[in-house]
Amino acid sequence: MEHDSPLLSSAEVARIAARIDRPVVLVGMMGVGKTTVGRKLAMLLGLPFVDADEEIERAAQMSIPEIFAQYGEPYFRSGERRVIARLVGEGAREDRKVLATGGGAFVDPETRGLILARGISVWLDSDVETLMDRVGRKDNRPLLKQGDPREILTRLRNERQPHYAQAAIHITSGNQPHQVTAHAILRAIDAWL
Ligand SMILES: Nc1ncnc2c1ncn2[C@@H]1O[C@H](COP(=O)(O)OP(=O)(O)O)[C@@H](O)[C@H]1O
Ligand SMILES: O=C(O)C1=C[C@@H](OP(=O)(O)O)[C@@H](O)[C@H](O)C1
Ligand SMILES: [Mg+2]
Repeated sequence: MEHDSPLLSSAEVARIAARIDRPVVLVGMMGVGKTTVGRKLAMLLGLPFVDADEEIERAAQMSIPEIFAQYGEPYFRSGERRVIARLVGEGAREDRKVLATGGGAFVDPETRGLILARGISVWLDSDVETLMDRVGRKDNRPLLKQGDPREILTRLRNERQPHYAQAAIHITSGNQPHQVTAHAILRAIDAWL
C-alpha cells in the first residue's frame, strides 16, 4: 500500500503549501464540489479562497440565476472571462490562492489558456449520478432548468470532457469526505510541481 492514510500529516501539508507558487484552479462540472472542496483546500493551505461565481455575483450585484434570466448566458460568459482574467492574469493581486471556477469557464479557449499558462489546473470529475444527487434538484444552476437535468448534465459532461482533460491534474471525486479529496489534490500537486 503506497499510503497508509488518505490524509497527509500537517508537516506534509505545510511542506506542499510552501511549494505552491501559483493559483490552484479547480475546474470541472457543476456539482462536482469545486466550491466546497476549494474552500477546504484553501483553509488547509492557509491561502485565500476565491470563487469566480461569487465574484461575478458581487460585481453584478445579482445572483447567477438572475444574471442568466435578465441578460442571458453570453453576458454571463463575458463577465466570467473578465473576472477570471483579473484573478489569474498578469496583474493579479495575489498569486498564491485557491480559485474555484464555474463549470463552463474552462470551456472558453481564452480562459482555459490563461489558467493553463498561469495556474495549477485541477480537474475534479464525478459520474453523472453523483452530480445529479448534488445539484439535480437545486434552483441555483440555471442551465439545469432548460430541460431534464440528468440529460443536460450527461450532455454537458460529454461535451466538456475534452476541455477538462487538458487540466494538469485529474482527480476523481466520489462520495468521500471533502477533506479526503482536498488531500488527494495536495498529493497530486506535490507530484506535479
Ligand atoms: N464530497 C461531497 N460529498 C457530498 N456532497 C458534496 C460533496 N462535495 C460537494 N457536495 C455538495 O454538493 C453540492 C455542490 O457542491 P459545490 O461545491 O457547489 O460544487 P460546484 O462548485 O462544483 O458546483 C453542495 O451542496 C455540496 O455541499
Ligand atoms: O457549468 C456551468 O456552465 C455553470 C456552472 C455554475 O458553477 P458551478 O460549476 O460552481 O456549479 C455557474 O457558473 C453557472 O450556473 C454555469
Ligand atoms: Mg461552484
